[in-house]
Amino acid sequence: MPTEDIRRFVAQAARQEQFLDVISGEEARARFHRHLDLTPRGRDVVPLAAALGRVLAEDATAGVDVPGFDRAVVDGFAVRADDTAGATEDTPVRLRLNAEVLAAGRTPTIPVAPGTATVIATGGMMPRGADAVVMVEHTDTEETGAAAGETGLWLVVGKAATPGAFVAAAGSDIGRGEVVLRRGQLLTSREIGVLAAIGQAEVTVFRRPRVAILSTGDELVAPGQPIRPGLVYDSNAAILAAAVTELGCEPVALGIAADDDESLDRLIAQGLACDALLLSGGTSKGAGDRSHAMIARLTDPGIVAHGVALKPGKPLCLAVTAGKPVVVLPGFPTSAMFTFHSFVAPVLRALAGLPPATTEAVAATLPVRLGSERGRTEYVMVSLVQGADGAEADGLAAYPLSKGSGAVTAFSHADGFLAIDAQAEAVEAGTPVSVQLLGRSLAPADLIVVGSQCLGLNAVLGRLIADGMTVKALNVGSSGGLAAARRGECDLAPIHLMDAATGAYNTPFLSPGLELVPGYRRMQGILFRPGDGRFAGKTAEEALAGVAGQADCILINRNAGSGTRILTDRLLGGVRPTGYWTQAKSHNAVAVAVAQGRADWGVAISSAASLYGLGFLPLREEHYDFVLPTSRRDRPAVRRFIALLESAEVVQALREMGFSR
Ligand SMILES: Nc1nc2c(c(=O)[nH]1)N[C@H]1C(S)=C(S)[C@@H](COP(=O)(O)OP(=O)(O)OC[C@H]3O[C@@H](n4cnc5c(N)ncnc54)[C@H](O)[C@@H]3O)O[C@H]1N2
Ligand code: MOO
Repeated sequence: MPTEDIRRFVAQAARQEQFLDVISGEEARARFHRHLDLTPRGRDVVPLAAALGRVLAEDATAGVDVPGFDRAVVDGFAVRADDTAGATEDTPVRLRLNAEVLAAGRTPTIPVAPGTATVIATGGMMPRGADAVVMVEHTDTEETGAAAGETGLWLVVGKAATPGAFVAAAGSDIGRGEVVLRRGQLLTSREIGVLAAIGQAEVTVFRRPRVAILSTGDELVAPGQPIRPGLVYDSNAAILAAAVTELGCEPVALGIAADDDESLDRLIAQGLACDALLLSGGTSKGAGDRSHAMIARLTDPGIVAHGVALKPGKPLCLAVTAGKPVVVLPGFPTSAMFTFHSFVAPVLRALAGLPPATTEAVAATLPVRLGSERGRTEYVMVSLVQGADGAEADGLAAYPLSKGSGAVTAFSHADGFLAIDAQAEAVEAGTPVSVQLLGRSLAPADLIVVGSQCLGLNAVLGRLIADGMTVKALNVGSSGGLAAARRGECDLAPIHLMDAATGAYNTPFLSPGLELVPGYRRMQGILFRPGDGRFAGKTAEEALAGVAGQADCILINRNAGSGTRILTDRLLGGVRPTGYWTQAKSHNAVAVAVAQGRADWGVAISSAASLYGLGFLPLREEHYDFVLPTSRRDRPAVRRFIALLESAEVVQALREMGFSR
C-alpha cells in the first residue's frame, strides 16, 4: 500500500475519535425520543389466519356469550337435581326418559318435567326444567311397557346430583360485552383462539412497521457464501431481522453495503422509504466511513447523538430524519445487540403498537472478580446458576460471559446482564449484584457443568439432552470450574489440571467434599502444517531439538496456568523459542494459528489437529476428568451422566473422536 494511503488512513482514524461526542445513555435516549413520533404506523385488517404475531389495534369485545347456552360437560342425562335427592347405589331413584336425545348442536324440544330425564351428550344444550347432569357411569336403564307418547324406558340414578352439576353456564367463559383482549396485545396462538371463540374472522391490527437493515463492512460475507481468513459472516443482519420480527415489525433486508457511494446512496434511499433504518458496523472506517458520511447528510434534524458512555455501545449513532429513526449500531455483534435492545427496541415497540417491555431483575452474587473500564457504564452478560443450598441472594451465582463485544454467543448463552457503575474500576468476587433478566424464564437446569469444555464432553451432554434433561454448561476453564465446584455451584467441573511438581493430573487438586469422576484421556502433541520438514516424519523429541535454535520457527504457546502450558514448559525445560510469549487460550486457537501460518507449531490435543487438517507428533496423554461435589452425587442427572460416560456407545463415540477411556 502506498505511504500516502497509509498516511490518509491514520489521519482519518484519528478524526473518528473527535466526531464522537460521548454523552450518557439517558441523554442520548432523550435526544432521540424528542424528535420521534412514538405512535403506531396505521392499521390493517387481516384474516384471523394471518394474525399470528400481529398487534391488536382495537380492544376485542365479545358480541356473544361463550358458551352461548347452558351446556352439559359430560355424557349422561339432564335431570332436575331435586328429583335425585338421596339417590345412592342401594337406594336409586327412577326417572322416566323423555323421547329425545340431546346430541351437541340439537335444540331441545321436550322440557324435563318433574320425575323425568333426557339423554344428553357432552356439549349438548340443557333442556328447560333440567338443572344438572348425571354422568352415564352413575346410571342404569330399565324398560317397561310404554304408554302413549312415552319411551317405556326408565333411568335408574345411583348418585344424587347437586344443582348445576356438570353444567357450564352460558357466558361462564366469556360474557357478551366483555373486553376479551386489549389494544396493544401481541397475538399468539392463545389470543387467536379467543378471537375465534367470539366469532371474529378478521382482526384490526397495527400496520407492521417496516424496518430496513443494512450491514456495512468490506469484510462481511453473507451466510451460505464461501469464506476465507480475514472475512466474517454477516451475523448482525440475521440477528436484527429476527429481533425486529420478534417486536412485531417487518424486516426489510438490504444486504451488505458495497463500498461505492452510488450503491450505498441507493441502499440508504431504499432504507429511508421504510419506517426505520438500521445500519451496523463501520462507524469509523472503509465503507462504514462512507455510510456515516451519508447519515451525516441527513437533516430534520439528522444525527442527534454519536457516542454514548456505555460499554458495549460507545460508537452508537442515533439520527432522526422527518420523524424516521435512523441508527448506526456498532459492528461488534454483542454491542449491536445490546444497543439495539436498549435504544432501538423500545422505539420499534412503540411504532408497532406494543406496550413498553416489562423487565425483571433477580438478586445474585458475583462469583469472580470483574475488572471494568472507568468512564463508561459497563454491562456484562451473565449466566445464572443455582449456588449451594442456603447461599445468600436466592442462591444464584452470576457468571460473567466475558467474551467481549465481538462475541456473538454472549447474548444467546446469557440469562441476563448486570451493570457496573461508570466510576467503578472493579467489582470484587462475592459482591451482591442485580441481574436484569433477558426475558426468558429462569428454568433451573437438571445438570450444571462449569469448567473446561471439550468436544467429547459435548457428545456426552448431547445424549443427556436427547434423554430429555436440561443442561447448562459454562466454559470458564479448569481452574474456574474447580473453584465453582468448591463453592458448590455446579454438579460437575470438567478439568485437566496437571500438578507441575509430580506431573499427576486432577487428583492433587481435590479438596474435602469433592470427588473425581474419571473422564477420558486426550492425546496431546505437537501440531504443525503437513509437509513442514522441520516436524514431518520426526519424533516429538527430534523436532523439539531441531526447532529450539531456529529464530524463524514460531511457537504459539498456551496461557499460563493451563495444563498444556505446564506440559510445554516441562518439554522446553527453560528454552524460550520464538513465540514463547504469545499465548492462545484454547486448543482450537493454537490449531488456527498454525493452520493460518501465524505460527509454525504449538501443543494441543489430537482432535484439534484433525479438525484443522494438521500434522501431529504425539507427546503424552492428558486426563480430562470431572470434579463432583459429593453432596450432588445422587442427583438424577449426575447419575445419568456417569452411566452414560460408562456406556459402550459413549466409549465408542469418544474413541472415534480420538479420546480414550
Ligand atoms: N481506537 C479505537 N478503536 C475502537 C474503539 C475506540 O474507542 N478506539 N471502539 C471500539 C468499540 S467500543 C467498538 S464497539 C468497535 C465498533 O466499531 P464499528 O462500529 O466501527 O464496527 P466495525 O469496525 O465495522 O466492526 C467491528 C467488528 O465487528 C465486526 N462486524 C461488523 N459488522 C458485522 C456484521 N454485520 N456481522 C458480524 N460482524 C460484524 C467487524 O468485522 C469487526 O470485527 O470499535 C472498537 N474500536
Ligand atoms: O461498543 Mo464497544 O463494545 O463498547 O466494544
